[in-house]
Amino acid sequence: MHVSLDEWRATVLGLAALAPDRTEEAPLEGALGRRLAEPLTARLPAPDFRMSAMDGFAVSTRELGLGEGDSDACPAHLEVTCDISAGRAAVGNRRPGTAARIMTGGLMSDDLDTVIPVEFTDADPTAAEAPARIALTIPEAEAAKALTPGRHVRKVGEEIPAGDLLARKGDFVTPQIIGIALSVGVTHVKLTRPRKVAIVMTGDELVTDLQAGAGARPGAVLESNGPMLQAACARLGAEASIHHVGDDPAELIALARSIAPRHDLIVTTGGVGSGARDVVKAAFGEGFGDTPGLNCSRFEHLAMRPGGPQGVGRLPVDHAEGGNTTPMVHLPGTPVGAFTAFHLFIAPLLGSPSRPLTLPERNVRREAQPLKTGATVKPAHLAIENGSLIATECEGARLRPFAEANALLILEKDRVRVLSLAGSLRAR
Ligand SMILES: Nc1nc2c(c(=O)[nH]1)N[C@H]1C(S)=C(S)[C@@H](COP(=O)(O)OP(=O)(O)OC[C@H]3O[C@@H](n4cnc5c(N)ncnc54)[C@H](O)[C@@H]3O)O[C@H]1N2
Ligand code: MOO
Repeated sequence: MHVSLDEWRATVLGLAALAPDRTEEAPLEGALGRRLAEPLTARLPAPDFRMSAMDGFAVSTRELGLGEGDSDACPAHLEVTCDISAGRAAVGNRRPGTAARIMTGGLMSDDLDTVIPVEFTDADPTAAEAPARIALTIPEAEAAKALTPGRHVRKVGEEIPAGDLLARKGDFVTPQIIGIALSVGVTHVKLTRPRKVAIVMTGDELVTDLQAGAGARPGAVLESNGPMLQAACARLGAEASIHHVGDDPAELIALARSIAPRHDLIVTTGGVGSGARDVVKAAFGEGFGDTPGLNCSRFEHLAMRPGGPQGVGRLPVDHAEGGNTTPMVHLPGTPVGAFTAFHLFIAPLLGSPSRPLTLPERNVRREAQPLKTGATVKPAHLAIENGSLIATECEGARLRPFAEANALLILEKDRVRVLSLAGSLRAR
């Protein structure tokens, strides 16, 4: 019986669990794409003083003798005795019963409670000096609201109260989190140190040099998994190094042992099939022929296509910071198998917020069929169409259709799920 995709996901999360995160305090600027090691809360309220939400004229409804909804008592003219700009000291001492010209973002002193937008007056909005007197031209429809206390005034903390939870532990820092946090006085945050991933490509046939690949050696294949998976790691805030070995198990074991102490996770690609030269299986499984393997990884053929052959284990090694094993995940060598398996099994280890979400069949456009017992995984494009989230399978063979994909479709007999590649589709 082949192992199911979900069983394998749980197995990898358990067996290849990473060492606890290490953290560091760092400035928010430059933290884009990194993960928060603790919840982010507002240090200051936003706004942190009462301010005008409009360019216009601030008044005290109490001084004008206006009660709630008292539009009939609204004066036709107002004297202007003060001028307030954002971030500057007020010019002039406002006399009771008169207005202050005020700009959006200008500080409202305690005596002022309402702002009349400049459009509702005869004042020239761009005049350098405040006018001495204005006529009110409040439209009928606005009359009841225009002079009620609090109109067009932003209260302290109305956007964000002090102490408000802005982002959770484990969230990725986004451009908007940077903006929100800086606006409430948070300049430094606790971040998890980027995970260090080693990507080891196996195979004598692989070449990184275009000249060598273009027929210089029979059967040479251009290497693409390394930089592809390195980029996928970077999307999740992890730093990946790339390594190559040929089809010699002893060489692979030596390489893995030498890099393991410096890495949180080793990912291998290739060498997990059923053939005579499957170097990863030979090195970390039970060995091959007379060559004993380390027997530290488990290999299965999943009930899934592509990406059927998979492995996971822990390499015995002494770490400088403690711990005596390094987790390893073994992906198939085919670029499409490696890519899909990375998103299904390794992204959750690295803290990806994406989860496979069930989609109603009517929201899915597809040609592909599920395996009789197991999952078919296909590239798909997720988009909102007529107000619904629709997943459309991308057409083409192997890795090609992934060029326009932003999601994976997981097709099974009785359900269809979708996993966002952008890393942000979460169930609510
Ligand atoms: N008799 C069977 N044969 C195969 C089975 C099976 O069940 N029985 N499964 C097939 C499936 S499915 C897959 S997937 C592959 C798994 O093979 P490996 O993981 O051992 O991968 P390789 O043989 O090393 O490579 C496969 C293919 O991909 C190319 N490749 C490998 N690494 C890279 C790289 N870094 N960049 C670009 N391309 C790469 C490699 O040259 C091969 O063409 O086994 C099937 N066979
Ligand atoms: O499992 Mo493989 O070729 O279908 O990636």
